[in-house]
Amino acid sequence: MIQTRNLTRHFGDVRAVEGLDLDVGAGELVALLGPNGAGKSTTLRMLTTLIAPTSGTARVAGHDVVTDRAAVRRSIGYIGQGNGAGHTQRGRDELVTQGRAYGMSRAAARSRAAELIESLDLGPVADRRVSTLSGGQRRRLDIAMGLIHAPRLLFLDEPSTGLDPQNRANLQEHIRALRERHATTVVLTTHYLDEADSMAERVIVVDHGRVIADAPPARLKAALGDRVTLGFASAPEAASAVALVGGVLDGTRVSVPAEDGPALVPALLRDLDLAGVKVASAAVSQPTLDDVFLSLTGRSLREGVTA
Ligand SMILES: Nc1ncnc2c1ncn2[C@@H]1O[C@H](COP(=O)(O)OP(=O)(O)OP(=O)(O)O)[C@@H](O)[C@H]1O
Repeated sequence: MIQTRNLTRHFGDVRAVEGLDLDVGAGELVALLGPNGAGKSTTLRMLTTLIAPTSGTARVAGHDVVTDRAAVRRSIGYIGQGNGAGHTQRGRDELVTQGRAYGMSRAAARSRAAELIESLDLGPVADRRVSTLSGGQRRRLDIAMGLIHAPRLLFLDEPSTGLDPQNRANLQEHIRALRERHATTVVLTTHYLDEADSMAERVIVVDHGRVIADAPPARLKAALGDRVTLGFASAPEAASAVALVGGVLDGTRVSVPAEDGPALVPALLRDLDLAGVKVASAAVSQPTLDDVFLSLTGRSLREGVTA
C-alpha cells in the first residue's frame, strides 16, 4: 500500500526526513512514533502529496506521490493536526459537502455519512453545529471527513493530541472498530507510547528523520529483556553508577538491561555499595517502548514532548 525508497525532505538546513525506506501492506495499522521534530508529520505530508520530496520516491496505493498526485489523493484520507471540519455547518452537512467535493452523488454521500456517523458514534450530535461539539466529538467528525470517500488508506497525524485520556481511549476504540469494519489501512503518528503500544501491529520508530526500529511492539520490547531501574538522590551519583555497572542514564535514574532482572538486583546493589554509591531505589520492569527508544538513542522519548 505504501513503498518509499530513500525518501528525503530538507527545509533549508533542516533534514526533516532523511532516506526513509518504508513498506506498509494492505490492512496494516502502523504507528510512526518519535519525539517532536522527528519528521513524522513531514513524512505524512509527503505521502499525502501536500509537500514534495526533496529526493527519493514514494508510491501510495500504487500511485507516485509526485507524478500522480490526484490518484493518490483519491485513494487516501488524511486527517492532519488540528485541521478538520468547519464550524458553522452541522456535522452531517459537512460530511455530505466533503463527499460531494470528492465527486460523490448526493445520495451516495448521504448514505456514506450516515454509515460513518453510526460507526463513529456521532448520532446524537451529527445534526448540531460543529462549533458546539466537544474536542473528542470534533476529532471523530474529522475522522469521518477523512473516510467519507471510502479511501483504502487513512493517514492520521496525532489523532489524540489535545484529548483527555477518556476521549483518547474512546477514539482509539473507534479507530480499531473502523478498521475491522471497513478494512482500511491506517498509518498514524503519535508521541503517546501507550497509544502506539496498544493500537499498532507495527511500530516504526523515527528519530532525526530516520527509521531506527520497525517491528511489532511486543518484539521491540522483548528484544530488550528485563530492565533494572536504579534511582539515586542526585544526577552525579547516577552518573557514577553508570560508570560502575553500565546501563543508560536518565536524570537521576539508571536503567540496566538484564536477561533476568530479579537475579541481577542483588549483584548490582552489592557492587554499588562496595564502591560507596548509595542506591535510593531499585525496581525490575518489563521494557516499555520508551525503553526501546532510550536504548536506541540514549534519550527518552518523553523529553521535549510538548503535547
Ligand atoms: N515548513 C517547514 N519549514 C521549515 N522547517 C520545517 C517545516 N516543517 C517541518 N520543519 C522541520 O522539520 C523537522 C521535522 O518536523 P515534523 O513536523 O515532521 O516533525 P514531527 O515528528 O511531526 O514532530 P511533532 O511530533 O512535533 O509533530 C523539524 O525540525 C521541523 O522544525
